[in-house]
Amino acid sequence: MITPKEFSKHSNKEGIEIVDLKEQEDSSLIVEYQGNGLATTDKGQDDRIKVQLCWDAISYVIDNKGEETQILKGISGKANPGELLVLMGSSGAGKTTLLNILAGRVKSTGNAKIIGQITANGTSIKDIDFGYYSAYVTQEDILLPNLTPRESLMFSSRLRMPGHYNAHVDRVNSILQELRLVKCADNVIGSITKKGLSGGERKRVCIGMELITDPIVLLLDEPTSGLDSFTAEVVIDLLIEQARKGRTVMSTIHQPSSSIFDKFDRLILLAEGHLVYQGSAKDSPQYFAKFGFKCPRLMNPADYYMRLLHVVDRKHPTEEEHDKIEILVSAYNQVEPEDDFDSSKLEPLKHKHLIVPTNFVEQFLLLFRRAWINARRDPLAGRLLFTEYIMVAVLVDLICNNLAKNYDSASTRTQLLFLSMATVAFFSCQNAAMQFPSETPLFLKESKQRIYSTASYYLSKSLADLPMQFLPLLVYCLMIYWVIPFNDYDASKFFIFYFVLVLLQISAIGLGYILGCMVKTETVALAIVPIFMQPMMLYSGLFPSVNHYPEGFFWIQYISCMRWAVEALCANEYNDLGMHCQHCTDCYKCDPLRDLDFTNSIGVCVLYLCILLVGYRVIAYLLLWKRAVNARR
Ligand SMILES: Nc1ncnc2c1ncn2[C@@H]1O[C@H](COP(=O)(O)OP(=O)(O)OP(=O)(O)O)[C@@H](O)[C@H]1O
Repeated sequence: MITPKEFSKHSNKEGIEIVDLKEQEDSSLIVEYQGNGLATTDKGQDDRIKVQLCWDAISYVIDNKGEETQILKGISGKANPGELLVLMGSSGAGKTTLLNILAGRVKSTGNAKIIGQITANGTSIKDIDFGYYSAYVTQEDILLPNLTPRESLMFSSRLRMPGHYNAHVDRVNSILQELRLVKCADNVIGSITKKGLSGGERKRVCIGMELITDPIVLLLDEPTSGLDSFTAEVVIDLLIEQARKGRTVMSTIHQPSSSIFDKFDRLILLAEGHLVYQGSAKDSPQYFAKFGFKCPRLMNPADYYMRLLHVVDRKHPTEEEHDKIEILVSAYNQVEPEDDFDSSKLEPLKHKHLIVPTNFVEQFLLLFRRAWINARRDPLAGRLLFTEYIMVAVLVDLICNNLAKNYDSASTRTQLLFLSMATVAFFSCQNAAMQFPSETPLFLKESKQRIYSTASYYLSKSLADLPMQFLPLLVYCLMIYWVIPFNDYDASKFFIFYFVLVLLQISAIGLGYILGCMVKTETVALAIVPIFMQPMMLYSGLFPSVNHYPEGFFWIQYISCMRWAVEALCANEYNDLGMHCQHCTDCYKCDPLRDLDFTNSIGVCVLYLCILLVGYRVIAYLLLWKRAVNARR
């Protein structure tokens, strides 16, 4: 395994200046380079540092419209290096809240207050950048589903750590080996909807993503939830291995089997925000037995504690539940705090900032490659989109083909142009809106870790998503254009037709990004797309009835990419087509554009489309940036 020291060795040769990025604005997350060298974290010097994390009288109070709720009630404790400390308690006891506070993921805000002190080797974590020393593995598996474990770890390593390419390869290989992921290293990770790695393998990849930076403190929120007991035991063994390397490992665990429980070094039990036990997991049954709560001989102590500490209605506990918790809390308050760890040899932690080892261009290139691989393997962007377009094209071709070139067929022609436009707008917007919610958790997590800037992420994603969209659209256009046929088989007009639809597609993807940024789940994204698209469609210029609607809504046509696309398509179609009505074969007055009240040239419509395209993208960027800023707070 390449140790941080070796990374440091590579870097020191290059003589790199490290730039403190913490205080810089999001858009300027750039490390300055000296020569062609690499940035360094100089973490190697801390190779043998061990951290004891202590927290004293932690309370967490939420003010909900004047009603105060105390979620954590004066909790003190410590996590020692070399040990696996497990946090247990009934649902809603405050385990995740405590872990999040210790990780610095929850901060005091206007309506939430954290009281108490947290120190690492005696230094308040407020005085150091604790993220430099620690890593947090969330309960949800935050991974890109279309990447393999090797690719995920490699991108994580290259974005977060300095070093030569080969050093990253060695480090990733060593982590894959350590986490026993070699066999599945090159299989696609997958998701709930796409079969890939098993739950245990996915969780190990998540742990690997955090181990890449070689953190000294590893915090995990329910790493075994959703796993069968054997797989859960594999994950716990792995955490114990990490702890034995000198790391401080603390994890919440929901329902451990008895063989898993036997492996815990230390245990913290919470009940209704109170601390009711802290100490050796092995000694815990004897402790509770002293107060009359004896775990039956053949019962798993973890199950017994869950039942013991469970409160049915947390707002209105029964008298029995209330008394039971009170006995346990006051009993624990009498216990002398354990002092079995010699903390005198622990070095005080130095104030070090998380640094970004890549500059904007490197971030962009790495993120573009990552997004491109993810998009290329995404069934939504690939096969499904192709299938959608081909099915619509076949249907249109079957119903309408060989349209006559005369004024009487103009309304059908216009409707077909409208249908082409609406198909592209809907498919593009929907796909983009649905992609964002599944990808934003990783973006927000990495934003929190200040790995890259929002601008580099957004730019890379925007560009990587496009090529996968252009090709299905080209096939769709080719399939309908020549069969209908539009524009009297004019090839040059075909390119304008395709170009307008490409602009519409890019605009609609931007609109999809806006909607995707506003929601958290794919289902909601799917539901809100029509809410935004339908008014835009209504004001696309093809429905004269809108002239009778209240004037207050007319502005919608100016923000509707569909309106300008359809006008450009109609102008492209009817300019110079020389249509005649059946009644006046020689007259050129029958003008569908005049009937539709379309007076703008293709150029003007394209200009409007371009303005909207940029506008949508800027709004989506601002929304994403706001989310990143909030995540960092
Ligand atoms: N920001 C918040 N606003 C309101 N209530 C909150 C907030 N954060 C946590 N809570 C409440 O605090 C309680 C403890 O939440 P927490 O997630 O820490 O529980 P937990 O012990 O991890 O439960 P579980 O095992 O079910 O995940 C819950 O009732 C939760 O609803």
